[in-house]
Amino acid sequence: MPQTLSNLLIWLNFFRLNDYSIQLVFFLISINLQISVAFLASAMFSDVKTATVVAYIYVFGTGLLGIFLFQFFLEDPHFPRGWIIAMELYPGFSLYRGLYELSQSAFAADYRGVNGMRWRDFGDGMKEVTCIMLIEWLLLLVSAFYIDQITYSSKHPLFFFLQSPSKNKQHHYSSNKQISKFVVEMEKPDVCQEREKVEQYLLESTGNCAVLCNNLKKVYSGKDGNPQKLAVRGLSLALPQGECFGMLGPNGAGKTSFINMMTGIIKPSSGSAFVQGLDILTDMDRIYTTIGVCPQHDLLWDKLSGREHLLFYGRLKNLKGSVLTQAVEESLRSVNLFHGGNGDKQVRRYSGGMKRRLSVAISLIGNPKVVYMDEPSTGLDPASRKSLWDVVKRAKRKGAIILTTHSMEEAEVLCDRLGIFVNGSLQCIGNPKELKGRYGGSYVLTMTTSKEHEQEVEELVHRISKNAKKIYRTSGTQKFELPKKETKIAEVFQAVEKAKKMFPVVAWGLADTTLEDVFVKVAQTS
Ligand SMILES: Nc1ncnc2c1ncn2[C@@H]1O[C@H](COP(=O)(O)OP(=O)(O)OP(=O)(O)O)[C@@H](O)[C@H]1O
Repeated sequence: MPQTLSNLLIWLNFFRLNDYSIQLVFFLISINLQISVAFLASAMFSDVKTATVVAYIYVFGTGLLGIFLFQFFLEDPHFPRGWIIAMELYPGFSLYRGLYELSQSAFAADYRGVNGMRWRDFGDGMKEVTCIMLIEWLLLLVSAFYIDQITYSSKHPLFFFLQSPSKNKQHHYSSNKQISKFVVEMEKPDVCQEREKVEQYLLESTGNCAVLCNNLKKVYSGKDGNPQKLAVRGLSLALPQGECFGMLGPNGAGKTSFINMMTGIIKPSSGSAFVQGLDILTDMDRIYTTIGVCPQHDLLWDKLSGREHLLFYGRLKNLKGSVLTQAVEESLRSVNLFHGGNGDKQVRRYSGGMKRRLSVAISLIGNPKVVYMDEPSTGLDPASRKSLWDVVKRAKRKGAIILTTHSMEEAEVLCDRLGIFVNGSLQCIGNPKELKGRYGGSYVLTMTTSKEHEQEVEELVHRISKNAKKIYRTSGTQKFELPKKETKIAEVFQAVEKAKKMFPVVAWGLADTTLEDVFVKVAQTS
């Protein structure tokens, strides 16, 4: 006698005596009905834990009600048939009814030593319940699709009667003009200029921007007594094709909220945005075919290998056959996951850095026109970071990139333009050189001497530049900001040489403003 669990199940009379094809049809319809129910129910949940709890209650509750209630009604000849049919409209009870009929047949067959249910004696109860499940499966599938379209894709409730606006809407931004003539808060000239550029694109309707955001806002409603949170306060941004835009900002500035709005994960509270001329509010389905996303936290399946992930996402991007295979190989090579069989290892065996590199490769497969990368190099060692930068540089030639990062070095190496985002709004925008010129009009002189010579160093610095400002001092080490307008580098060198003759100088250095200085300044003054 076979002892494995599957064999024991197979040898159950229920499975053994009833016709296999009847069981196949019944379970196939039933499983598909349950999947349709799950699709439909998913529209009602936003939290996985709640959905899991409700699903358990549904399964166990139905089982208990089936045994202790529904079965009594089935076996009671006086119970109205109409009520039984009404109860079978509930998918849990229709499954129970089918199982009940099959088990009754198997039980009787075993008792009499004959075959169980066959197509020729497919009883009324079984016919009734199979028809109900079949019709319900199709109806629920259509309903789930409809609800998904009007809730997640924000389509009009009568979208199937209306002509699809998306075909006409490409590059016609004026149909959705929410041009902000009144900007309540005082904005910096560069941010204002960007807003005007966006408004111009919207008016002209001829914009050829990869990404265009007009006064985009996100307000999270307050929960559990917390006040509502204005995460993005009216962002206007025009990103041309082929540009890499870096979004810098302290933690909680609203960078991820912006990316989540642009990728359809959350809905904007107001404002509009277009990706390749397609509206994020109405054309997200089409936008998905042209964008790539590397989210802040890796969304990978532990059981799949890197190659399988890339094959999956490549297919979603409509790649097929040899083109797909080649794209996957190239992707694996580009992020250093090809050699040593790493591409074929399950993702659960990957290190954090390997997962990150795979997420970047996924975002770039299929040559998307716009790529969003939320802190792509987090957790990478310096060598991997450098090779990732090469990948991003190559990707820049094929499409626009929006990248958030906390690494100023990364921003400087990769980005054509940068925006510093603080407390939900853009504080400055421009290329790294411009920003350093605008916000860092000073040199930083650092000098280390013994403590008793600090005063002399200070006097020396003020002789080079009257308006020099001490920004840091600790046990002999002092840091001064010297306005560039009144500082000659040659004079600094001469002064240091003079100082060295008067007292011992342990170390000194003169540096130009770094992007980090700009970031700190903008973040502090906003
Ligand atoms: N679902 C949410 N509900 C309420 N508030 C939220 C929600 N998500 C984000 N926030 C708040 O919105 C603000 C912006 O968050 P966001 O994650 O966009 O910032 P970030 O710039 O990406 O930060 P980091 O650099 O740390 O990733 C934060 O104050 C955050 O607490």
